[in-house]
Amino acid sequence: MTEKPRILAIDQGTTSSRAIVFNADGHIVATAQQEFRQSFPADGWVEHDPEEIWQSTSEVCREAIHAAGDTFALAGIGITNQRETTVIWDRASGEPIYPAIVWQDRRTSAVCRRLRDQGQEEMVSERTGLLLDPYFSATKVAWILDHVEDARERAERGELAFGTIDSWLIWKLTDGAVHATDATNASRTMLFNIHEQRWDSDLLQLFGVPEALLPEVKDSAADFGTAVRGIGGRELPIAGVAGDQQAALVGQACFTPGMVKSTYGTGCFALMNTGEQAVRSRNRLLTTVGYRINGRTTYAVEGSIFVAGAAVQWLRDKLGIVRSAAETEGLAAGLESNRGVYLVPAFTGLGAPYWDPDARGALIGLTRDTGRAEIARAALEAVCYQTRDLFEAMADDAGERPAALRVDGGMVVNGWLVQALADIVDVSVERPAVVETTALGAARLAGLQLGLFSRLDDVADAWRRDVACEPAMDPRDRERALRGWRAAVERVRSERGNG
Ligand SMILES: Nc1ncnc2c1ncn2[C@@H]1O[C@H](COP(=O)(O)OP(=O)(O)O)[C@@H](O)[C@H]1O
Ligand SMILES: O=P(O)(O)OC[C@H](O)CO
Repeated sequence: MTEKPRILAIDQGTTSSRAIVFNADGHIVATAQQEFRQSFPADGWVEHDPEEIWQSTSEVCREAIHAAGDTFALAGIGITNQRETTVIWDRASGEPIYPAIVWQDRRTSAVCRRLRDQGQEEMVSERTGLLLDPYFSATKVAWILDHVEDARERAERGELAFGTIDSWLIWKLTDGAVHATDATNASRTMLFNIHEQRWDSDLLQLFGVPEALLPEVKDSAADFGTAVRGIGGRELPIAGVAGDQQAALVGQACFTPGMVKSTYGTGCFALMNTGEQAVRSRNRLLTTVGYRINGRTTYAVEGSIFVAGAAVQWLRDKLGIVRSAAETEGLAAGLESNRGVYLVPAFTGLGAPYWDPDARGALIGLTRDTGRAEIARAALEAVCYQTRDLFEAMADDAGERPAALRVDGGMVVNGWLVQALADIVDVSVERPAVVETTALGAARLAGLQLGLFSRLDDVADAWRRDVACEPAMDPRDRERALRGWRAAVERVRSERGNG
């Protein structure tokens, strides 16, 4: 019997590059991962070396293909990536003119503040669904053009190319033949009009970005050219591309308006499908492209929590109160309540719905009895309270409470956390059998383009649940806990918080 075709999914993340070979049923056949260097050249700056991103990506691709045992059954490639991170390269030599400026980088804060003060945020938000924040690519692109000698002139002459990491990888894989991105990645640049699905000339002018730099914007399931380099001498079509959080929405099969997925890694990103309507959030959530297939755009609202698993890393690496992240589970489960202890992990400010860059973290409610168990539990509970904040914001924007929350990411191996999410958010929480939903989403998009699936419904039918948790907390206890959380958040907020 000939094997059904497989897909190679590339998941190029903030801290590591991964490649996963999936079979047509969405099961993992082989996987490879490599971390790469993070540079922090100045306060608030975060950079990556684009060549290292490419090298690590091509190495994990070759490793995963090798580990899968054969290459003949591979039908194509899906790419998913850390979003917003900005690369500019020379079209002739293929060499980056500056390191990649990472989404976390805050160097353009002052530019954003100035544009906000000039009253530009309403126009930018209305067209892009985003907020005037250094998080997004536009001001990073302008920064590179203004700080690298001759860059602006070369960009205007069409000698340079800009791309988010998907575009950079497509360019490298196709050996410079294709300069393209997909609509989900474009929607994170702050240069893309999400309603008209095109680069917006007013935004290009506002941010000082020449049009000649920009990639072609395609559907998320489309022909992105043929990979001819970096995958061990074979040629494969690149057929699916999406930003990592949108890819997770697809991998979690959240195809109906009101369906929500939440990914718990270093940070947490929750997206709710809003269908063909670009819903403008009343709660300072972002409006973004969920996916674009056959020219039809499905939108989503998105909320981000900057610190989720990172708080657990902090317990381990800075406080030293756990030896491993997994230890938090037993510690939290060993207590009958949080004993009034709250951690607000605003280490880098608070994200949605507060958007308070100057808030800082706090541990509140300590007594002589407080020990490492209370602190570990508070770190896990903080993830739940923040998810509840996002969920309520989404429910308000949608006009009704979503029926369930589909979760994934490195933290959800923690069974206590998954039940606590159900208890505190007060909703059914579902964990899928394949928790690598980001890579799976990229594989599904490629599978659609290559005819492994004919419709999204087929992808939805293939989604399998592993664990479902129902809320089991006494509503009075929940209310008490939420009151404690809100009081703790109030104590850390700065005057500049605008949420
Ligand atoms: N059992 C666990 N309980 C709580 N947190 C965990 C557990 N296992 C891993 N984590 C956290 O999950 C995060 C890793 O998840 P992952 O999805 O790999 O992150 P990313 O893709 O952002 O690098 C880490 O921050 C780690 O602290
Ligand atoms: O690389 P991750 O998984 O931390 O995701 C980063 C996001 O895409 C940033 O918007």
